[in-house]
Amino acid sequence: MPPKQRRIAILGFRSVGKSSLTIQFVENQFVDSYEPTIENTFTKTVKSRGQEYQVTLVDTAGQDEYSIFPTQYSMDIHGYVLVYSIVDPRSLEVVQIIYDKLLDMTGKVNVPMVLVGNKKDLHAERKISQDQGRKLADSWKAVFLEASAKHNDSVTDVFNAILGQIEKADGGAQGQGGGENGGKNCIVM
Ligand SMILES: Nc1nc2c(ncn2[C@@H]2O[C@H](COP(=O)(O)OP(=O)(O)OP(=O)(O)O)[C@@H](O)[C@H]2O)c(=O)[nH]1
Repeated sequence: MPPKQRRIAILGFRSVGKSSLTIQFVENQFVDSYEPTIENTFTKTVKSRGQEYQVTLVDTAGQDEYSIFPTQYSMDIHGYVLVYSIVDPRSLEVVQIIYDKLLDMTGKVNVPMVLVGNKKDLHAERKISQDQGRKLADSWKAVFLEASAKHNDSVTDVFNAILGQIEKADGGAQGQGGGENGGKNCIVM
C-alpha cells in the first residue's frame, strides 16, 4: 500500500513549544533558544498501526486572542494539534479561542484534534493541572496528552494520536486514535 498523505497543523499561543514538538518529532532534537515562527513545513514518513504515512507538519505562527485565524489552515488540513504550555494560563485561554475560530472556519463539528499540554518537565512552575487540560479536551471530544518537547516525553504519542484521530474520522478501521499510550507503536522511518 502506498503511504497515506496527511497534513497536520500545529496551532497555539506564542512560545508554547509548537516548533519544539515538531522538531523533536521530525529531527529528534531540542533547541533551547527561542525564535518566533512565521510558518515552517516539515515532512516525515512514519509507520503507525501497520500503516505507512507521509506526514506534512505545518508549524504555524503563535496566535493570541486577537489574531485573525489564517484561512489557509481551515483547508487541506486533515487534523490539528492544539498546544498550550502547562506553565502559562493565558496559553490555555488562547487555545480555547483558537478552537472556536477553527470550528467556525472549517464549518465542521468534528475535526480530528489533539490537545497537548507541553512543558510537562517544568514541574515546579506548573500552573495548569492535568485535570484542567483533560476537561477542556473532553469538552471538544479530542484526545488529551501532556508532553515535553525538551525531554522527548510523549512527543511521538502526540503525532500518533492525531494520525489515529484522522483515521477514525476517515471511517478507517483503526479504532481509537490515541490516549496516553497511543504512540507506542508509531515507528519512525
Ligand atoms: N522546559 C521546556 N521548554 C520548552 C519545551 N518546549 C519548548 N520549550 C522552550 O520554549 C520556548 C518556545 O519554544 P518554541 O518551540 O519556539 O515555541 P513556539 O510555540 O513554536 O513559539 P512561536 O513560534 O512564537 O509560536 C523555547 O525557548 C523552547 O526551548 C518543553 O517541553 N520544556
